[in-house]
Amino acid sequence: KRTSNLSLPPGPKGLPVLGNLLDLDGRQPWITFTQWASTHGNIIYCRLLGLPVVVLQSQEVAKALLENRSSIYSDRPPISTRKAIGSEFNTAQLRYSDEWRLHRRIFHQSFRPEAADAYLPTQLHKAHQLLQGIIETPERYQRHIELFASSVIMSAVYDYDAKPKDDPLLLAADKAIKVFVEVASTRTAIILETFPFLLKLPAWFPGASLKRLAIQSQKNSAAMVDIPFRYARERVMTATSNRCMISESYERIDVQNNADEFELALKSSSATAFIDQTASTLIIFVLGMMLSPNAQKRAQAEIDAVIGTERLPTFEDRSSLPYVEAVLRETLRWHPVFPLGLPHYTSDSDMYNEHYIPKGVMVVANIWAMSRDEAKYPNPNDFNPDRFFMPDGQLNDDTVDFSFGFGRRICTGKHFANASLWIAIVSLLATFRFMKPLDDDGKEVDPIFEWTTGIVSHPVSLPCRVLSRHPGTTTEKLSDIIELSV
Ligand code: HEM
Repeated sequence: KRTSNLSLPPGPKGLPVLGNLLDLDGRQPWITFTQWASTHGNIIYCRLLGLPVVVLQSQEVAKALLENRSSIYSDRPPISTRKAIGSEFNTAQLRYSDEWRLHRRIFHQSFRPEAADAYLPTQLHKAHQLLQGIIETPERYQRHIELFASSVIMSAVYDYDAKPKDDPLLLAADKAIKVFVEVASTRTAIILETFPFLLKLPAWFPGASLKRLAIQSQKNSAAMVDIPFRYARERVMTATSNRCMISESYERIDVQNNADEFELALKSSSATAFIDQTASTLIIFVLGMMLSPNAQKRAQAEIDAVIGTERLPTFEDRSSLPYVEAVLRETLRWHPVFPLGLPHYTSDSDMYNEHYIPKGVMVVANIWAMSRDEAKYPNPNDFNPDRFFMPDGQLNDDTVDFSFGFGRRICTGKHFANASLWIAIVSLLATFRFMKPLDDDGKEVDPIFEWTTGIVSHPVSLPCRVLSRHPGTTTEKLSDIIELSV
C-alpha cells in the first residue's frame, strides 16, 4: 500500500466501501486482528467502513508509539454522536485538549498511587460487606461483586456509602452504564458515525433501536452525572464530607475565574469513574478459579499457611502472599476485559520503521494479542499463575500493566483498581470455594454462559456454585471474624 511514495503498514485487502469489515468477527474483532498478526506482523493497517485503523499487536510496538511518541498518539477519535448518546461527560472520549487535561488532573490528585492508598480502609470494609452478602445469598454472588465494585467507587468519588440492597444511586448508575456500554461500543460508534441518519429516525420506526437506545442513554447519563454530584457537593459545602475525589478537588484545585468550567469537569470526570471494570474482572477471576481448581487450592493453601483461619487477610499481608498476587496478574492477562483497550487517534502523521502512519487515524492497541504472546505466555489459553514465577521461586516483574492501556491515556484508576481487585480476590479465596455447576445427576459440568460484545468482554451471567470453605459459617460468625480482622 502506498500514499504517494510512503508505505502504510501492511494489512488485509478490503472491499472499496466496507473495507475489511466483512472479514472481522463482529463479536470478537480482537480475535480476527490477532489472526492478522501472523500474516501481516505487529503493526497493521485496515479500513472499517471507510475508517482507517492501525492495530498495534505487541507491547513493544504499543510502547514505542503510544508511550514514547505520546505527543502524536494521545488524541481520541472524534465521535460526533457523543451528544446524541449523552456521553459528553466521558473523560475517556475527550479529545486531547485542555478540558481533558483538567479531567486528568482531577483524577490524578485522588487516584495517583500515594493518594489512592487513603482509600484502602474503605476497600477492605467493602470487601467484608461483599463476603457477608455472599454468605447470605451465594446464588447472587455476581450481583454482590457488582455491588462491591460500584460501592467502592461511590465511596472514593462521592463519599457516598451505598446501601447493600437496592441503593437508588447505584441502581441509576448501573442502568446508565449498561445502556451506555452498548451504545458506545466501538462497533455501534462506527455504525453511528457512518450512518448518523439512524439517530434521526423517529424512535418508533422499525430498526430504529439505536435511536431508542440513544434517547435512553441520554436520560440515564444525565441522572448518573448530576444526582451523585449534587449529593457530594452539598456535603462539601456544609463541611460534612469525608475525603473523596469531589472534596479533594474543591480543596486543592485553584479554580480562579473558571468555576463553571471546573464544576463541569469535576462532575463529568466523577461520573466517568463508573467505567471501572473491577466487577467484570472479578467475574473472570471466578471463571478462572472454577476452571483451574489446582490454582484455587494453591492460593487457598497459601492464605491458610500465612494467615490461618481465625482472621481475614488485610493489605498488610499482600507481600507475604505471592501466589495470590500471581492469581491476580493471571486474571488480568487470561481474559483482558478491554481486549482492544480504548482507541487512540493520531494528531499528526508519523513514520515508524518504514511505515507511514497518517494524521487522523484510529490507533488500537490489541491487548488481546499481547495477552496471547506465546513467547512470553506459553499455552496462553491456560489459566496458569505459575507463569509469573522465576526459576528461583520469586515473582517476576510482569504486572500485566498493558491491560490498563498505554501512554498519556493510560487508565487513571489503575492503581486503585489493582487494590480493589486484590482485596476482593484474597478475601473471596479465604472464605469461599468456587465450583463448577452440577448437572441433573449431580456431576460437575463446565458452566454455560455468554460473553458480552462491544468494548468490554466478560461473562454476562456466570453460573457457579459458591460454597463456604468452612461449613457452618453463619452471618454472625463471619461478622465476628471480620471484627477480629480490622
Ligand atoms: C480492572 C479495572 C479496570 C481496567 C481493566 C481498566 C482498563 C482501562 C483501559 C484499558 C483504558 C484505556 C487506556 C488507553 O486508552 O490506553 C482505561 C481508561 C480509563 N479508565 Fe480504566 N480500567 C479499570 C478501572 C478503572 C477505575 C477504577 C477508574 C476510575 C477510578 C478508571 C478510569 C478510567 C478513565 C477515566 C479512563 C480514560 C482515560 C483517558 O482517556 O485519559 N478505570 N481503563
